[in-house]
Amino acid sequence: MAVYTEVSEQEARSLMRALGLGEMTSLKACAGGIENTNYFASTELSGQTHDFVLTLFERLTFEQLPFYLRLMKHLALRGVAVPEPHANASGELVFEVNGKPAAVVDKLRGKSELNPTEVHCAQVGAALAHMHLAGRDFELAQPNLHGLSWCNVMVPVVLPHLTDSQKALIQGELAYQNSIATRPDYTALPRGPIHADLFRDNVMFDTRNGQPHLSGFFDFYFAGVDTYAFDLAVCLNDWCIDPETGVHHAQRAHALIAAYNVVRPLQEAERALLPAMLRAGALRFWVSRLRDLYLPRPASVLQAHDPDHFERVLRERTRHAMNVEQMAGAA
Ligand SMILES: Nc1ncnc2c1ncn2[C@@H]1O[C@H](COP(=O)(O)OP(=O)(O)O)[C@@H](O)[C@H]1O
Ligand SMILES: N[C@@H](CCOP(=O)(O)O)C(=O)O
Repeated sequence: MAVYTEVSEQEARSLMRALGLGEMTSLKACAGGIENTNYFASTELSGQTHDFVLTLFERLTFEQLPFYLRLMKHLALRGVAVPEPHANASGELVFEVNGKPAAVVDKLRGKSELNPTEVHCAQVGAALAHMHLAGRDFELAQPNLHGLSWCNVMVPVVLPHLTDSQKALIQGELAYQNSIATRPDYTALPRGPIHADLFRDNVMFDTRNGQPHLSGFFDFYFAGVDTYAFDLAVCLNDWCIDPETGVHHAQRAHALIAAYNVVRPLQEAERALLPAMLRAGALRFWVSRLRDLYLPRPASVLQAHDPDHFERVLRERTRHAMNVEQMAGAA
């Protein structure tokens, strides 16, 4: 369970009252997650129960948070299935709890699907495309803080912990991504606010008419302005990969890309650069997992994700540089 900062019932109750969300009836520390402290809080308001998530941000600052929370609000108000953040009487979305910035958002129904089928992947592709379209008129801009510049800073930090073979892979990939970043076709790619971490554990599904139904996606705290193709690649690297081997899953990729394409048709340059973005996504998460493993922060309990997985994904993505058609089977 990732609880870095304890919150008392009294503190949570006062916050819920201040936000006009009713009288708190339960508060539970939330298992899962590695980045922030999360609690589930239920309240009663006008005889009805409401469920919220109280997040204390362990890494992000008061200055950085309005971008994420206002983006979530912006998307929620445009019908994208994301948790809506709640404001106080002054319209603020970020509060102070135990010296940490904090926010309260709606709790999504359902649970995450760790063994997705094509049905789940198609809904994720469509939801991501809806988010990209709905985010186009979002007024704030912040770069992806875990993009290539960050990789350039972090790779030298994790390098001393790697084997010679890993060093060669990570440095070679960084050089490749730096060369891609200077290309005119890359700089012209469509971009806007992206989720940048839309993994299986950040999407909830419930059941409607006996079928899986995406109830929403959350954890926007890696969001930033970057290319839509990178966001798509991050998804494909998680939803359409065998978790044991890192091997690409063509049917699921076809479902995800096809559904994305229906909502927001991919441009030719996005299709052409998707293989490079798949490598960029694998590099980014390999680096962050290496950092979490070798430079951990103090926590009550910490579950670091396995960096070797993304090393395998990166090796697979460099070995088999498929174009979109090959990637998606018969797309
Ligand atoms: N809005 C939400 N609705 C429902 N569950 C949520 C929501 N936000 C977080 N959770 C739950 O909390 C867990 C940890 O959240 P996450 O944002 O992944 O944490 P971290 O940022 O610490 O990695 C998730 O796996 C999920 O079960
Ligand atoms: N999705 C990332 C880790 C980010 O953690 P999250 O719990 O906030 O999604 C990874 O798998 O490395």
